[in-house]
Amino acid sequence: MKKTINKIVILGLGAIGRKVLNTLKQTNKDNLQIAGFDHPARSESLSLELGIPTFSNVDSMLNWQPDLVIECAGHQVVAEIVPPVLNAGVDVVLVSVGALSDHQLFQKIDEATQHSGAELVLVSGAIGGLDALRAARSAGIHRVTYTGRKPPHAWVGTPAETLFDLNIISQPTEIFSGNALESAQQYPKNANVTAAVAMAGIGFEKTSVKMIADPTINKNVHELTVVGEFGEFSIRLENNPLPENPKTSWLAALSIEEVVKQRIS
Ligand SMILES: NC(=O)C1=CN([C@@H]2O[C@H](COP(=O)(O)OP(=O)(O)OC[C@H]3O[C@@H](n4cnc5c(N)ncnc54)[C@H](OP(=O)(O)O)[C@@H]3O)[C@@H](O)[C@H]2O)C=CC1
Ligand SMILES: O=C([O-])CC(=O)C(=O)O
Repeated sequence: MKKTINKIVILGLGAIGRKVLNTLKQTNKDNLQIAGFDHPARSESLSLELGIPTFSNVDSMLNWQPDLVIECAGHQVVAEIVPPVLNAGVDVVLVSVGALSDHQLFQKIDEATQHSGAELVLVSGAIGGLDALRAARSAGIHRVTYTGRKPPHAWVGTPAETLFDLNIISQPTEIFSGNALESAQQYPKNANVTAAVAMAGIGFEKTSVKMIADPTINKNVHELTVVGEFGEFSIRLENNPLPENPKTSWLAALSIEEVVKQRIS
């Protein structure tokens, strides 16, 4: 039976969180109440700025009795806040899916959903083609390769910064080559898509990943090639980044909005 959703908390009021908040405010659903969650130091000012109640502590958030929590805050929040939310029986929509590359956390979250019956919904985020990848799986998949390209400034604050001078890169430069386990863990703000691909396909270790700092583009480009018994497919997305965060594609926010709109309609 479909659950009634009247109260939603958005975890993380950054680029994605604000975008999702604005869209949800414009839905015409009666009685919809939205609250936010961010760091204690700015929770109050965010409440005034955005015109919503905000929390910075899990117990007060759960006392508000949300029907749905939308995570758009990052891996640390998935590790620390999502398990108690699920344990309390509250459904979670998760965009920082790369956090699930941590096997212990994956198990903890799995146990929480089984214990409470709460649902964890993983969104497709900035990538597409996951339905085809999942469908192809049962016939056998030979190879999954992902290549991600972003402009150099989108790699600021990542390990790429210690390997290259991102300010002077003048041609497309490979900053990472490895598997999806390594990419998801080393690039928690840029490689959640590789975890989504891994979980829909042949797993973290077998999914090949390349990431490129590309000064010739102003979009976040994701290319996925899958070869298997079914045949093969390639998909390429050229995503516009969100103005507030060049690392993040607008499509990631849209994928959350689509899932949430379906659940509240
Ligand atoms: N699946 C996908 O395709 C994609 C997934 N993502 C995921 O979504 C996340 C959010 O993206 P985006 O909105 O662009 O990122 P932003 O950095 O713009 O926003 C994240 C917000 O969450 C806050 N936050 C972080 N940790 C905590 C915490 N422990 N408690 C309270 N608030 C916290 C941040 O504050 P502060 O920065 O000050 O810590 C910030 O306000 C990314 O980190 C990434 O994991 C992003 C893009 C695509
Ligand atoms: O938004 C994107 O293009 C991809 C991204 O940051 C991620 O997967 O973490």
